Amino acid sequence: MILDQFPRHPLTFGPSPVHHLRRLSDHLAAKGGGAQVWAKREDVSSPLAFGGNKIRKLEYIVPDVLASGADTLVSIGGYQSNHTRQVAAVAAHLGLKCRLVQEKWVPWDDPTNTQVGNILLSRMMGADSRLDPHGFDIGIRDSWKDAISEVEAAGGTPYAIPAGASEHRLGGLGFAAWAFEVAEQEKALGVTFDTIVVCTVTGSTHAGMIAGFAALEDLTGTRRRVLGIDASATIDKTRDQVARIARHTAELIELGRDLRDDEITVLEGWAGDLYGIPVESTMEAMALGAQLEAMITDPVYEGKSLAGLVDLVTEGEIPRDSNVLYAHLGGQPAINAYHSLWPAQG
Ligand SMILES: Cc1ncc(COP(=O)(O)O)c(CNC2(C(=O)O)CC2)c1O
Repeated sequence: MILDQFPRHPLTFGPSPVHHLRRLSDHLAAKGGGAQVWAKREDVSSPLAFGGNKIRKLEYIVPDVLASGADTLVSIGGYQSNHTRQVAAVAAHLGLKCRLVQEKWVPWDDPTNTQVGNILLSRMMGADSRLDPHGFDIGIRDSWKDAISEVEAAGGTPYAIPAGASEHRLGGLGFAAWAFEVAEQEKALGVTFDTIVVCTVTGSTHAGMIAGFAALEDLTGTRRRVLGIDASATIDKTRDQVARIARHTAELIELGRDLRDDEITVLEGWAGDLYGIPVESTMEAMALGAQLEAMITDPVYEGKSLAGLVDLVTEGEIPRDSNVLYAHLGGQPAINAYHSLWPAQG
């Protein structure tokens, strides 16, 4: 397989687990649904600091880091970025230094927002995490470029990892490989997933899946829908970024054809008005996952993608005879900064 030509530095325990969400499936069936819902859990697949989707991407970036001779990983995210925490974890794993730019991507004025959760973990792992007042944007940021220059000026050798590791030439490979992992797990489980639901923000998780499942379709004839649920609330920019990264990744894995428009689907309706701020559907979905399956999702990312899955299933956009695979990409550490959403009773 073409992907085997790309070196991978293992950072997980092995394939991320897949399990049936029976109680959630039954609950949604009673609400007009019928599809069987399963989850594939990137949040419990790595020994590195609570894992998540970026670990999967970094498996294909680390060989390039090591070949470059860099001594410092430099990346960027919001105050409660799961991505920067995972970069800090990989730096610790590799014995490298880590410089993180943490921008004010979310107008969430709880003072714990810069004290707990992901940013706390990054500090514990020795990252040089610097707060920056700039707001949210999934694109390339001057604050990140400045950090790279500062590391160089101080005599370091930086390795630049953009937000979410998405605008990195190898950023889509991890989830292209994820698609092939799913196909293997289907054989063992005796189930075929016709629909995958995934949270989309900087885009290379979703984009990699698009490329990987397109290659699988050409190899096996099995067509699967990958539905990205936007959580950026900047849908046009995210759609463009997903399409660009998907096409680039398809070229890398030598798909040999253009992606069809219907293979690139980013849905809006659950992001709310602002990235990082939960809405009613987010709160309801987090409650369903937690109370029916003890599956914890977060108010920034997975709560929004799970909300999308709930509506798509109960409204029949995902047919009753479907088997749906929910990609759980992590995100739980940030919940601590959102503790006020669950006030103590009484
Ligand atoms: C838990 C979780 N779920 C989904 C996503 C979206 O993934 P993509 O950025 O690859 O689209 C993130 C990303 N998080 C970013 C971060 O800085 O943490 C890159 C935005 C995520 O952390």
